[in-house]
Amino acid sequence: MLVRDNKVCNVPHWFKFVRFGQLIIGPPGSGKTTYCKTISKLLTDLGRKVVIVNLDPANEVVEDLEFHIDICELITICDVMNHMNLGPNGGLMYAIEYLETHVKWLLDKLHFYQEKPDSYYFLFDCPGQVELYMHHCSMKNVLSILQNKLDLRLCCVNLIDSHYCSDPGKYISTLLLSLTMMLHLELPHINVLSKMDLALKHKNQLSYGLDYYTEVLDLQYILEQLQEDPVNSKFKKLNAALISLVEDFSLVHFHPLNKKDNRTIVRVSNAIDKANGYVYGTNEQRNIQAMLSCTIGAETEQERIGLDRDFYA
Ligand SMILES: Nc1nc2c(ncn2[C@@H]2O[C@H](COP(=O)(O)OP(=O)(O)OP(=O)(O)O)[C@@H](O)[C@H]2O)c(=O)[nH]1
Repeated sequence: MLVRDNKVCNVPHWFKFVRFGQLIIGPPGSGKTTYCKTISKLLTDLGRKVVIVNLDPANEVVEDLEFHIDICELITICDVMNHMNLGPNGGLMYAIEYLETHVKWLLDKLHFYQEKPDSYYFLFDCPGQVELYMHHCSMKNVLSILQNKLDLRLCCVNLIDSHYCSDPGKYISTLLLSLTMMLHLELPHINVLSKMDLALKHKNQLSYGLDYYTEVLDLQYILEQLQEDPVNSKFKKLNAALISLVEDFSLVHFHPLNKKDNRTIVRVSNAIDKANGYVYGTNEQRNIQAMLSCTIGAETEQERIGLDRDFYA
């Protein structure tokens, strides 16, 4: 049943001043810019006014994607590398530290949209260097300034290439990477396994069904697989400790995403709306069941994983 929010529940008056958005992160090549393009089209079709903010100083001009705010107007990776004599990685870290010290530039650009009567939805396309989200503090500091000064409710969307599922060692490292990012950034967080179409195509390279990898089921199986490798078998205790760390936190699981399958994109988008609280707002029509599922978890397995569970499992 579709209903207008304000007829279903009382939304506090201050809610209309809150802005929402997504912070799109993930290792290089995981599909961040492609996701940004796809999700912005979906959200625009839903009637949201999307503002795309490029925070990657190495991003080149992307076909069919217009950045409304672009860090390259402040600093580019080429300038840093040429003037500071740094490599691409060091250059990127420098650029984000530069953004932190010149955060007013970003605040002013975002204020332009905040001051308009329309409610905008922000998508931040971020650099792929994972150190920025694991231990380096500049990005975290920039985000905390944005949240405090602009009342921006962000959800972090961490894209991981599903190709990593084909190797037990790589899979464990993506779990640790995702967990570390969740703990470091302290934001509502959605992990996404991208390029699911490719994982399906090479399904025979996977030891278990795709739902094993998305749901992060019993990791003892992965440990056993690691033992089969003569190099990894030497590190059994270390691997067991790493696996139990992921299991003890029990925070990491993934949403499947295939850029060509709209249903996966809609499911990721719904999960994000629940995570950052957008689902409680008054901006568009929404489904009462989706709202209830945020508060009391009233969501069936079928709704959560989707009708085509067998397709992605
Ligand atoms: N088959 C398939 N390819 C995808 C999918 N999503 C992204 N790609 C491809 O993956 C490649 C990398 O995608 P990008 O969006 O540039 O990845 P990125 O994370 O922004 O890359 P960097 O900016 O270099 O960090 C491109 O060739 C995309 O077309 C998907 O769902 N399926």
